Amino acid sequence: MASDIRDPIQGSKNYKHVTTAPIPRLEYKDPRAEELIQSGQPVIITDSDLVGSAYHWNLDYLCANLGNGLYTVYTSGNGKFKYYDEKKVPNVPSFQPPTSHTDMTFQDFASKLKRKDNSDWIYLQQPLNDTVGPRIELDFKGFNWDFAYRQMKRNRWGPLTSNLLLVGMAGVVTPAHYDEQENLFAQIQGYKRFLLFHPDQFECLYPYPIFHPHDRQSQVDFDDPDLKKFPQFSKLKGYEGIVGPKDVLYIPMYWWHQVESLEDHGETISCTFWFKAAPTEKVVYPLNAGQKVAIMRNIEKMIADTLKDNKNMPHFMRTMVQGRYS
Ligand SMILES: O=C(O)C(=O)[C@H]1CC[C@@H](C(=O)O)C1
Ligand SMILES: [Zn+2]
Repeated sequence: MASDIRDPIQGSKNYKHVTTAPIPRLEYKDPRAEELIQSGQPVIITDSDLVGSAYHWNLDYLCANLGNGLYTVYTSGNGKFKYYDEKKVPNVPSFQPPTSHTDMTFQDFASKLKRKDNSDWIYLQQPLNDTVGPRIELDFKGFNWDFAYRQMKRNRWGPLTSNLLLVGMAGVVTPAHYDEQENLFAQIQGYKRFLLFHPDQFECLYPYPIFHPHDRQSQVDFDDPDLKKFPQFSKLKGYEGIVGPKDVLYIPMYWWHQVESLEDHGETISCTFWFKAAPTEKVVYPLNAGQKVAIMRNIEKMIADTLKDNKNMPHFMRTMVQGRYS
């Protein structure tokens, strides 16, 4: 059988210290795919028609049909696009944003993308909204919403919050982080390598403090990990898979993920379906790893709000556990 880039045997960029197993890949028609979603496990669903009405999207088509709305385009000097929350920047006066962003028409973005003299890396990330042209609107309406809403209902997720359109240069990287929403990640063009880590790998990934602009992002640079500062990183275990056109990856809430657009396969086009968390009715013990992350976040938030000055957090947190819970 002709080998496909997405076969695990294609190998992947080996990060020293990071052990991965393949993310399960199951046919859209295979009932086990939805069973994995139901059990909160990541799965790559192949040959999906979730965004089947968008499989003809490419740069030229989007240029011709996205209309003249403005799109947020991020720029990075090193190809890494670590998300930061602008509302939290005042909490850390020394914070240096790793990327800049500007709004431009899709046409301007596409011509920047096509210009080979790009010294910068650029990444368009914009929720699809009502400024799109009529053909895109038709394509959007043609998504398999039955499948999306069936997952939402069956897994008791909260409402769909956004569909983020992602158009990235080959080689862009979204460093490891977790989100507080359920995500059906649909790949339309190009290939992306995903590294996924269970929420119980929290202690190996050292997220920034909750008041930091990089809240939810790992402090560890996978390309050059500081094992003195982050020793547990060397024990990191996770999953790896490559998504290509017609694949849909389910990223469960609180699962860490790092995303790389493969270098030699041109620009990538993706669309996410983010759903709010399921409402917690009755807490069932033992708590799962995601619930423990939620509890840690709530406690950290409460302490930060109570102490007011974030400079007091390190000493307070160390005092609370030092020599008592080691
Ligand atoms: O869908 C998510 O949860 C994300 O983190 C997206 C933000 C950038 C996207 C990428 O493919 O690089 C992934
Ligand atoms: Zn994410």
